[in-house]
Amino acid sequence: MTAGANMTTVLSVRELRKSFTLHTIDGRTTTSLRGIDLDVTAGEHVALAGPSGAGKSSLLRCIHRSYLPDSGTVTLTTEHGPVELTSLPDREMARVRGRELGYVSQFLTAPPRTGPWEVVAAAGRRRGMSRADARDAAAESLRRLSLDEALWDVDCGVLSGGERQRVNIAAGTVNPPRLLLLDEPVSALDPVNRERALELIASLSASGVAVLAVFHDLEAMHRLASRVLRFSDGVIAHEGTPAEVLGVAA
Ligand SMILES: Nc1ncnc2c1ncn2[C@@H]1O[C@H](COP(=O)(O)OP(=O)(O)OP(=O)(O)O)[C@@H](O)[C@H]1O
Repeated sequence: MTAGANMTTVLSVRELRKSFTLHTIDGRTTTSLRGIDLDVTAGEHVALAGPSGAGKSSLLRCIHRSYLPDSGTVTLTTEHGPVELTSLPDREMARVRGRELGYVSQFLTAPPRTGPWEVVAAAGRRRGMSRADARDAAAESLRRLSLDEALWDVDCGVLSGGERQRVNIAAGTVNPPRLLLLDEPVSALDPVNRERALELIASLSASGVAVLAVFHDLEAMHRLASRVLRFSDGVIAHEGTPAEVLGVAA
């Protein structure tokens, strides 16, 4: 990828607002995003920091449209040009999610009776790979994350938390999408597997993948992020390099 291509804006968020009405508590309203503006370019890794409840996951979910924002826009550059996601028809949104927008949370959601190899290969296929290439790429990815080969065909439901997270990371990164959203993707991993997963995530930047990530782990943010946004009560309160926003690494 050329330096020029690396400056391509992949994601553009404008004036994004989200609140929730708590119907079971007197219809009370809670606000999680109060007008977020954000641009992410190809190859950038932007980390979202800030205290619990500040709005980090809400932003990822609004971009992925698992939450529909109250107002504002989310524009993703796709193979067909810029697409505004908040007003996209559901069928188109499903296509964009499959091909261009990855979301890795702490939890794996896999269809029943489906094994890791199939889950990861299906993600590769949705991103345009042939069946054979997707199987090969999935195997490589699972191997890179050291998932025991004996587990590749077992129902994902029987995997441990750390094994599921590795399947989730493999599915999110195989034939990687243009924009990858990560919400505490390594929280259940032991140090050795965490290291492998972070190396894999770090390698995405060189292929031009834009990453927007939440890690409750200062070391990971220092190591991976090109930029850190500190959230506070639904706004971006501070933005800069990891050292500027988080302080100097220990
Ligand atoms: N589905 C929901 N229904 C009601 N309120 C919600 C919902 N999702 C988020 N919120 C509220 O929005 C606010 C922001 O939550 P969010 O999960 O975005 O915070 P966060 O910064 O990701 O926190 P954490 O670091 O603890 O994951 C919180 O007050 C939370 O209670």
